[in-house]
This record gives sequence, structure tokens and C-alpha cells, in this order.
Amino acid sequence: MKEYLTYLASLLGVLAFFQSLMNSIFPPELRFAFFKLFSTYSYFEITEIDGVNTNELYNAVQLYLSSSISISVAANRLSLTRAVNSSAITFGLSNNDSIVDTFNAVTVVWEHIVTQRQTQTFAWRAMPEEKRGFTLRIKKKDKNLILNSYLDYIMEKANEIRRKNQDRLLYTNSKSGSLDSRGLPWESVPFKHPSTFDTLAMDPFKKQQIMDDLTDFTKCQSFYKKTGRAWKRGYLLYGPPGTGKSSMIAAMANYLRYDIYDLELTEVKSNSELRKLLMKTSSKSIIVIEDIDCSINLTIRKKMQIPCSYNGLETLTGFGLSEDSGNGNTVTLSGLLNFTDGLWSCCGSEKIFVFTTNHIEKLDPALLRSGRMDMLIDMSYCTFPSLKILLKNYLGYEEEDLNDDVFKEIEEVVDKAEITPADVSESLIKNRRDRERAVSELLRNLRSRAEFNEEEDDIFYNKKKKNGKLRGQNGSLTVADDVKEQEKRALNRAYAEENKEKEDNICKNSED
Ligand SMILES: Nc1ncnc2c1ncn2[C@@H]1O[C@H](COP(=O)(O)OP(=O)(O)OP(=O)(O)O)[C@@H](O)[C@H]1O
Ligand SMILES: [Mg+2]
Repeated sequence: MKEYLTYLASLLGVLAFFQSLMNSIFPPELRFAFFKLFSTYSYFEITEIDGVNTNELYNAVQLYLSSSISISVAANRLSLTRAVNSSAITFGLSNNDSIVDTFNAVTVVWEHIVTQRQTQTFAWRAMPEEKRGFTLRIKKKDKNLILNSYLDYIMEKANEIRRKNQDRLLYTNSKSGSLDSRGLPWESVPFKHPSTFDTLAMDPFKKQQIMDDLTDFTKCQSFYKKTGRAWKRGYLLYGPPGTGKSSMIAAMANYLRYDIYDLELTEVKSNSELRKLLMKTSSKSIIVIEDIDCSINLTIRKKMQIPCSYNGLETLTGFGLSEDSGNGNTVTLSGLLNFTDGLWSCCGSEKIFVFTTNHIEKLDPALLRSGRMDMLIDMSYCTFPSLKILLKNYLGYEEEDLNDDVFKEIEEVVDKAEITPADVSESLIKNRRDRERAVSELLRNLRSRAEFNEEEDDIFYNKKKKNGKLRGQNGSLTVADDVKEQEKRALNRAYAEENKEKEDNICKNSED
């Protein structure tokens, strides 16, 4: 036994000697070629630069290994990096160090090889002085078993890490379609908006529905594939100014960790420019068009204008496909519909479109139909449940603190007051150092608004009565009711349009 151990030790010593000899005499590339000839292993080289292009796989492997390193202790030395637009520090393998990884019960070894690049007399593009690459070693018998799936897994994992580490970006389309130094039509800044679903004041049930819908969307790639639908989703946020539409978009982006493309439609000069902008957006992003009713004259189909009176003012409402956008701009409604729903809308996949408006009743029903707008989200005035969220966030009130008479009175008047979360926030911020004062001032504010609204409603009611346009269960109709009714009509038109489209399709199919 002793003899056997001595023999084994000397054999290992000889092997170690040969390996260190090889390492010191031969550069890593030659070592690699030598071993390749006689080994039971397959070796794959992944260089940092592939010809003149950066090799995406190299970056992916580097990121992937950076996450494995934190759980593996195989590497002796680690390099630390912090990428542009990133707040996170990542670990990396140092030069010529190696690490063991396991995938589907197969063990592989990664080695990071760095050599000096030979000086070039002429090059199309300046190359780094060092030549970097990873060598992947897999047993020949395992190669076909895992190679493709392993590399796919690494790419996927790396994208995930990148998204987690990187600060997200807020893009906006550059003025008049000009391109930046990299030929992109979007300019970006780091996205730092602090709004989250926790800070957003709205009905908790509605909020949960939206969060579930978003989560469902991100997890259901296979569902979209199976049903032949483009992997995208559209939301329309509508409601008066200051009810949290922009805050909701920021909360969505923070929740999903998506970038935002804020599209300034008035800067887009044609449908084809719009399409190009869309092509240059990345996956896992939210494409936003704010105030869609103001951005461009896309809203009213001229041939079907319907007069309607609101608060004594005669306005025109109705719908129609306006192909002339006015003000010399040639982005048309059909261009916009194609942008959200056409063949181009799915390039890149996993995209969310969000439109906002203060006047849903002005929008063309074609824009609202599901498939384009999958969820219509009513961002309305503060209700008591949403007010409670603001009281908690701004003043630290918990549910059990809200039982005394003041809060009961607040609950009674808040709906009548029709106050926006923005106005409540302002009032609370002003007095945030004195909770009691903040609450009593809020109550005073709510009471006076409620009284004012009641007076307004009386005037409105009398006017309607005089014009013989009174409707409603008890014969009364308030300003708020009228606005809601207009919104309802807009939604009904959208549903009617959708049904008509379905029927048309059924007729078309049966004719075929
Ligand atoms: N639902 C809300 N929850 C929390 N804060 C809100 C909410 N709505 C508004 N606020 C506060 O009011 C400010 C303005 O809100 P925001 O810009 O999101 O409103 P908006 O609906 O987009 O208004 P507009 O129609 O004028 O664009 C926000 O910075 C935020 O502090
Ligand atoms: Mg806004």
C-alpha cells in the first residue's frame, strides 16, 4: 500500500512538472492546440472580438460567470468591474484563471485567456492591446448533449443579470428624426423615477389587477406563441390631470424593470419615420405616447361629428378616421394603428404600449379596441382607499390610526370633493411635519370642494332641466355624471367597433 502511494505521488509530481513546464514554455494558444489533438475533451474558444465586431457571446459568458463566481470558490483571483449605466459591481475571472460549472449534471471548465495582441501595421479599427477570450472545456461525449442548450441558457441568464444590474433608461425621440453619434433616433438618460405600485394611490383591487396583468404578460411567452399573438400588450390610462397616469407608467417600468421609450409624436414627420423609431426600440420596454388626444389631430372622424353639450358648452364629438393630421404633419391614425398593432409592432417582442389621455371620449374607437388597448385604466379622483395610501406614505398613518371622527368625515366628503391625488399630495407635503394640522387642513379643503361641486351641480341640473335634457334615476345629473357618461359612451363605441370587426371577420370567413 505504501509503495502504491509513493508511486502515485511521484506520478502526480511528474505530471505537475510537465504541466508547469508546458505552461511556462508554451503560450496558452499553443497549449490549447496541443491538448485539442490528444484530449478526450472538446475545446471551444469564445473571443472578445469576432473579426472586427464585438462578440456578444463573450460578454454574455463574462456576465454569466460573474454570477456563478459568487457561489463558486474555484477562482483564486477575481476582477471587479462596473459598467456604464450600472450601479452594480460585477465579479469577473482574472487573466488565465479558470472556473468549474455544472449544467444538467454535466461538468464543464471555463478558462479566461488573455494574451498580448501582435502590433498591427494597418487596421480598419483600433484594436485593444490585449486579446481576450474564454475557453470552454466539455467532455467529447457530453458535447452534443448540452452545448446548444447551455449556450442558450448562458445568453438568457446574462440578459437577466444585465437587466438587474443596469439602471434602466428613459429614451425620447430626437428632434425632427435626427440620429445620434451611433445612428440611433432615440436619446437616452438614466431612468430614476421613484414611483412604485406601493406609492401609487389608487383602489387596491384595481392596482392588484394591473400588477397581475403585467406579471402574467411577462411570464406567458409560450401562450402568445401558441395562440399566434404578438407578444405585446397595450394599456390606455385615462383620467383628469394629476390623477397619476405618468406615475403609473413609472411604477410599471420599475415593477418590470423595463426601459421606457417616451414617444413625442409631434416630432415625428411621417408614418415611415414612426415605423423606424419602433424598429429601434428594444425588447422588454414600455413605449409611451402621453396625451394622445393632444399629440396630433388623430381623434375625430370628420364625417361623423356628433354635437354634444358639456357644462353649457357645445362641443363636437364623434369618430372617424382622419387621414389628414393637420399642422403639416403626416403621421396618420392608420399609421399609429399600425404602429401599435401592425406587423411591425411585434419586432423585438415583449413590448408594452401605454397611451395616456385626459379625454377618452375624444379618441377614435379603433384605437381603443382590445388587441390595441388590452386594458383601459380609469385613473380617477381620490377615493377613501387611495387617500389612505397617501396618508400612510406622506404622514405615516397606519390603518388602525384612521378610526377617529376626523377620518370618518374625510371618508364622507372625499368622493364629493373630486380631488386629485396630486392636490392631496401637495396639501400633505406642505404640512408633513405636523400630522394633525395636515389632516385638519385636508378636511377643510375637501369640505369646501364638496360644497363648491354641489353648487355647480345645482346650476348644471337647472340648465339641463331648462333644456329638457335631464336623465338619471332620480331625475338628477351632475357634472361628474355627465363626464362619466361621455366616457361610457366612448367605451361603448370602442366595444361596438370591436364587435363589428369580429362580425366582419366572421362574414368574411364564411364568404371564403
Ligand atoms: N395616483 C397617485 N398616487 C400617488 N401620487 C400621485 C398620484 N397621482 C398624482 N400623484 C402625484 O401628483 C404628481 C403628478 O402626477 P402625474 O404626473 O402622475 O399625473 P398625470 O395623471 O400624469 O397628470 P397629467 O394628465 O397632467 O399628465 C406626481 O408627481 C405625484 O406626486
Ligand atoms: Mg402625465
